[in-house]
Amino acid sequence: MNALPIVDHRGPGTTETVVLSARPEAIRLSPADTAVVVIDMQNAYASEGGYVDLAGFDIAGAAGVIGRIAQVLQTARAAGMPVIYLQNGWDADYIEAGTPASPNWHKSNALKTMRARPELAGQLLARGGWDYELVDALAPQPGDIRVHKTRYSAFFNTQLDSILRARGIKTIVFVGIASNVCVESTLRDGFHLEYFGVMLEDATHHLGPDFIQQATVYNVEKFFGWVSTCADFCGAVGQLPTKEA
Ligand SMILES: C/C(=C/NC(N)=O)C(=O)O
Repeated sequence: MNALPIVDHRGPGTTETVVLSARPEAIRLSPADTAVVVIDMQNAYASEGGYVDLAGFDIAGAAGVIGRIAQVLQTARAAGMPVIYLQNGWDADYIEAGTPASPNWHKSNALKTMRARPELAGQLLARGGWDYELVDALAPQPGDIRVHKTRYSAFFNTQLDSILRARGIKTIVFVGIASNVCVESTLRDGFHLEYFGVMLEDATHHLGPDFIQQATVYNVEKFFGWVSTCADFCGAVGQLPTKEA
């Protein structure tokens, strides 16, 4: 009798797992079903002279976050975990931003800043411009995936859900800016789509007063997912066998 091939949808590395210290409970991770999602680490959100800096938010914490995210991504790639970058913004003509019929037109601080300062028109969060680009220190590596988004949640009107499901991903490790806007929006939507969301709190930065970061951490820990740190992630995932690039 011919031996028929076995369909195995779980992919390589399924049996390799580590336990990540997290709050409110530790969580088991496998590179076979975990991805790191990097939210909007663009000049707009993390560089001096970028959109949120020009809009008056404090981005002093961004530099440290960039360095810690770089370590997380290096560790994830070595373990064979997919790395998915989100980039927030719109086309150069701002068609995707919407008209006054969209709440985005009224609430987006990038659009408001450009309306208040016409000399910035066309510069903030426009695809093709410096503001939209990822910060140099976090340049994507071969095999990483980039996804464009036009609203705060990375699941809304994007391919993210398909990309994750096509790889059998169940757990998403979140890093990026801003904790209380696009990170939290995406983690919440992920929860409703049955993803396990883990936020690395020191690889995120908030927009607004410090209590805002605490509020997001509280929400994630209590209601929507798990909270861990870069050191715990790198310590745990760094124990996994290194995959070929
Ligand atoms: C306020 C804001 C946040 N974005 C983010 N990446 O969290 C924006 O895009 O205007």
